[in-house]
Amino acid sequence: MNILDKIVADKYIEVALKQSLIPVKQLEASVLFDSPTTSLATALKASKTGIIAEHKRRSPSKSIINQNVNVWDVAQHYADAGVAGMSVLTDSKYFGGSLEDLLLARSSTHLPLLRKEFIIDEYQLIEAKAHGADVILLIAAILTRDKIKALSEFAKSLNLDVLLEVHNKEELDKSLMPSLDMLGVNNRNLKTFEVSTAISKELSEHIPDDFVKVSESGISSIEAIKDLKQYGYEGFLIGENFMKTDDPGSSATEFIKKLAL
Ligand SMILES: O=C(O)c1ccccc1NCC(=O)[C@H](O)[C@H](O)COP(=O)(O)O
Repeated sequence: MNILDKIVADKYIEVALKQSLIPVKQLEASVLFDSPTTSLATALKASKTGIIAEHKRRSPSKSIINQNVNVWDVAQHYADAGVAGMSVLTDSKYFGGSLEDLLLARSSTHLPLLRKEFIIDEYQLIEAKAHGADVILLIAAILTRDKIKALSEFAKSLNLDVLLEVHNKEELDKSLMPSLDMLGVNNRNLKTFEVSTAISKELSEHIPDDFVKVSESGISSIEAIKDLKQYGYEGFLIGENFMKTDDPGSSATEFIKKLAL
């Protein structure tokens, strides 16, 4: 079993348990559930930098990245830095995140917030909305086309933006549909952890123009972003490069200053 298979197998157990403990009605009673959302796709199109900065404590590929920062501060400082959106990892077992992190980020900033999760069930979309998300991630490698359709259409009915993530042409071909807002190419192979922006470049010509293109993972230089922009990318998801420092917000500020030069 590769790491992605393990994460997903655990996720099925976790979601079933949560469904038995926290009914949908309770989630729908949250004030945030009926609150308006902000589109990340629109923010990216208007943004000069296109940076989506991530809150990521640890990961299967890098182990501990940063256990010392406070998500509320990180969200404030990312917003001050001028990022277009923020991604919050909510998986606890493999990434040390939680839905509380999402809630804290929501209470700290008006930035569009992406719930970075391994979504396998509509229940997680209701959770996302109830905890302040504006955007959800769907990973093509772990979903069938029918499931992508059902989940993305349900997300749209909740006014959530949808970022669909692929890592190869096959995943892209099976996933294209009108209920997606953004097409993300993950530069990290989630099964082997190999990272290369070459895959973003390779797949760019196959992504129709109706979708905002996002390049995800392994981005740590201004040059990489300038290069990816030539291939039509308008969004750049960056986690470790900011989170590995003592002050992720300041790192994002410095990065964005250089990008603007
Ligand atoms: O980051 C991992 O090790 C990982 C392993 C298995 C599944 C997902 C994983 N990461 C999720 C992400 O896609 C990244 O957190 C995100 O794109 C930011 O990547 P980076 O800038 O390289 O931290």
